[in-house]
Amino acid sequence: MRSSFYTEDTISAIATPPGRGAIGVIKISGEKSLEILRKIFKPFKPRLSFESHKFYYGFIIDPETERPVDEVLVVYMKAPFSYTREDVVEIHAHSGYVNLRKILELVLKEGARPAQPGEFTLRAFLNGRIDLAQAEAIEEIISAKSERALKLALNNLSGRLSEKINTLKERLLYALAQVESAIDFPEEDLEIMNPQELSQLIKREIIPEIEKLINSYEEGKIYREGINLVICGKPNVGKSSLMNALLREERAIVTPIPGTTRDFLEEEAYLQGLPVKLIDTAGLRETEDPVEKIGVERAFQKLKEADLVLFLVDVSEEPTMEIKHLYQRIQAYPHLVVFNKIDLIPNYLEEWRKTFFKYGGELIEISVKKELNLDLLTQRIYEKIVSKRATAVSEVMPNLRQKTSLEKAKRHLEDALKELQKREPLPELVSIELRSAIGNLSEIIGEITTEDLLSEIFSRFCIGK
Ligand SMILES: Nc1nc2c(c(=O)[nH]1)N(C=O)[C@@H](CNc1ccc(C(=O)N[C@@H](CCC(=O)O)C(=O)O)cc1)CN2
Ligand SMILES: Nc1nc2c(ncn2[C@@H]2O[C@H](COP(=O)(O)OP(=O)(O)OP(=O)(O)O)[C@@H](O)[C@H]2O)c(=O)[nH]1
Ligand SMILES: [Mg+2]
Repeated sequence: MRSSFYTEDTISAIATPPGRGAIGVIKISGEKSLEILRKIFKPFKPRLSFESHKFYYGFIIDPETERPVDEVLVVYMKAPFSYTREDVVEIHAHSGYVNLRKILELVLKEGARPAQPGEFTLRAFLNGRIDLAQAEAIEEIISAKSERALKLALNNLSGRLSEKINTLKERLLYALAQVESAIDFPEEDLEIMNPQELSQLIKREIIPEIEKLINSYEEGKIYREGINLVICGKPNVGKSSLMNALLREERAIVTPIPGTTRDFLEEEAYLQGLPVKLIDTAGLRETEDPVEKIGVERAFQKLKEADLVLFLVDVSEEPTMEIKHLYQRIQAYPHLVVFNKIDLIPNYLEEWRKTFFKYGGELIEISVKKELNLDLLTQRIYEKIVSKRATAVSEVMPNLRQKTSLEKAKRHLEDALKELQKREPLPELVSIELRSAIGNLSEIIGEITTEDLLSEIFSRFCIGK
């Protein structure tokens, strides 16, 4: 790969997070790693050489003053058998920002330069130890918000996604070779490029595989990023109570006074391992109060961001036209109707049921106060979110960047198909589309990249990764 990224110099960074901890790690990568180590490390048992992948105990010494700085363990990993494929040294020191900073300064003084965010992983990529999809998986492991997201990221790191992409690419390259020989030897045209066969290959085998990957993006996304769950309804129906119950924390103010919540509240929670942003909103009603009015507007605004809306009603009260009208607005969004306060005298329950059965909304009956059916509610939320997205059961899931490339590849293949299905397909046109599709697949694993793209991807990493 051509790149003007400079990998000749030796880089270093503190690899552990700031804050209190037991130990802290300083990473060094590049040709000068061992030379720097020799200058600032005094092994407990004097020695002349360091074996690769072995821990050595000793002291970091300031070479100028010869004073000990810290008691440490160090490890040297000889190129190419290291994270970056370069010579790597790690200093495992006592934690503490001031201490680590001081050791890093010594390392820099001896000839390393500070590493950029993600630069160690960038080198692992540039030196060919991992491909781009695997590099992205490393960042996804660090930011995983759920067990499932972690598992998917580990699958990608192990190269499962890359393998699929490579298989697709190889098949397209085979198809391309046929098409291009038809261009080179036009007199043998149909013998070499059989348009029907090629169409079948693209239509039956390649496009469906690509579609499966595209579809699995959605499921991956909910585990990676979580979903927005908006709780809405008339004032006093128990929205804030439900928010607190789902959070298992008295976060929102709850009172018997309608109009208690004036502005929306957002909190992160996990429902059955699914990362969820819970949003409690102001009770929806016509109001003259200028503050409450803004709160109501914001609540309507939040509905637009919702992956799922919980429309709460208080079934101890009589159904009104106003609520029915309100529900008609909510129906535009993916939602669940939640009957709350079923612990109270059920005078109106039947009437409520009839009303909502007529609208065909999905119903669930709960009591936040008596903790009735709350697990069932969580279950239904989960099913609604996951079953809606999980169109393909797949163990590899592309991220947004990768999905975008897959979509482009699919479009080019569809254009190739259109040409192939003509009476006299032009191999030149088919070839252009196949080449573009192959290019899109190559982008995913980073065989084709731009510096901007790499900078964009690796700047999301933390320093020291
Ligand atoms: N102390 C420490 N822990 C760490 C890391 C690290 O850099 N340092 N890692 C950093 O993210 C992760 C582990 N990832 C790694 C991946 C590859 C290699 C590596 O040295 N690969 C060599 C094989 C080594 C051998 O011969 O045994 C290779 O692929 O050639 C090291 C760490 C998590 N834990
Ligand atoms: N009996 C009974 N009371 C409930 C239940 N859920 C909530 N409440 C009560 O209903 C009242 C209103 O609850 P909130 O959670 O503040 O209602 P809200 O929808 O957030 O109200 P606003 O913020 O004003 O829109 C409080 O007195 C709660 O204790 C329930 O399941 N049963
Ligand atoms: Mg409230």
